[in-house]
Amino acid sequence: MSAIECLDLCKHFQQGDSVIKALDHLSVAFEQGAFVCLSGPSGSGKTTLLNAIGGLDELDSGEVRLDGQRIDNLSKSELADIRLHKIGFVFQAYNLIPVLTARENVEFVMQVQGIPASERHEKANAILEEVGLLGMEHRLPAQLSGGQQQRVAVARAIVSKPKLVLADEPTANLDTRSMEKLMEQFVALNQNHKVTFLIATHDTRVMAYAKRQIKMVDGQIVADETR
Ligand SMILES: Nc1ncnc2c1ncn2[C@@H]1O[C@H](COP(=O)(O)OP(=O)(O)OP(=O)(O)O)[C@@H](O)[C@H]1O
Repeated sequence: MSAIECLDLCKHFQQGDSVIKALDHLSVAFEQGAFVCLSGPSGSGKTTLLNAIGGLDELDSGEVRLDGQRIDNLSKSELADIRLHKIGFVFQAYNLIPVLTARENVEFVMQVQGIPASERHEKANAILEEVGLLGMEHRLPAQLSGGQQQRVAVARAIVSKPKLVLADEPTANLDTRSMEKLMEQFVALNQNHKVTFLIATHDTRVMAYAKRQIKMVDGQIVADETR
């Protein structure tokens, strides 16, 4: 059994008179501990695929299974529970909460998970130090640069060591050194804790880290290479 199984996924969008096939009968499976980059031209369906796997968007047809459990037909609250406990998101749309400090943003998910305050503080401080934000934990997002905000978002996604991290253009705002640090963290989590990473990216620097590279065009997989 694969950790993630996608079977014959279809997702269409109506745009004016035309129908866009964001996912066109796409099937793919990922093992636990996979480290995958999704590439492909803008509009090829990368984000739509991550959304489907993360239970963020309804499909027209097809099945998504996480650890053998079908998730595409679950209720909103069942999906929220799976997201909370199994998946870390590094998505632009999941941006930081502006009224919370960097540390509070990182602690937010742990708070919802019911982790006690002292443990939350300890874990949040440790992960903020790891992503190079020590001393900035009391700043609000608006007081941080784009790249620093991105690192807070990454810290929040990985602090609870989810089984799966879904990342959509995680290095979009990062200079080379910050990109390398981020990818090294991803690789360490992947190697030491067998966290699965699915990363949609246009960044060839990021693709160099992938163990498996999938290329999408028009909602289909056109290349799938494992190194
Ligand atoms: N909510 C929506 N309404 C209408 N069309 C949509 C919607 N979401 C996605 N699409 C369309 O579906 C197609 C796939 O979009 P998607 O965002 O998955 O592509 P992508 O490969 O992630 O692109 P990018 O690299 O630019 O992020 C695109 O043509 C997009 O315009």
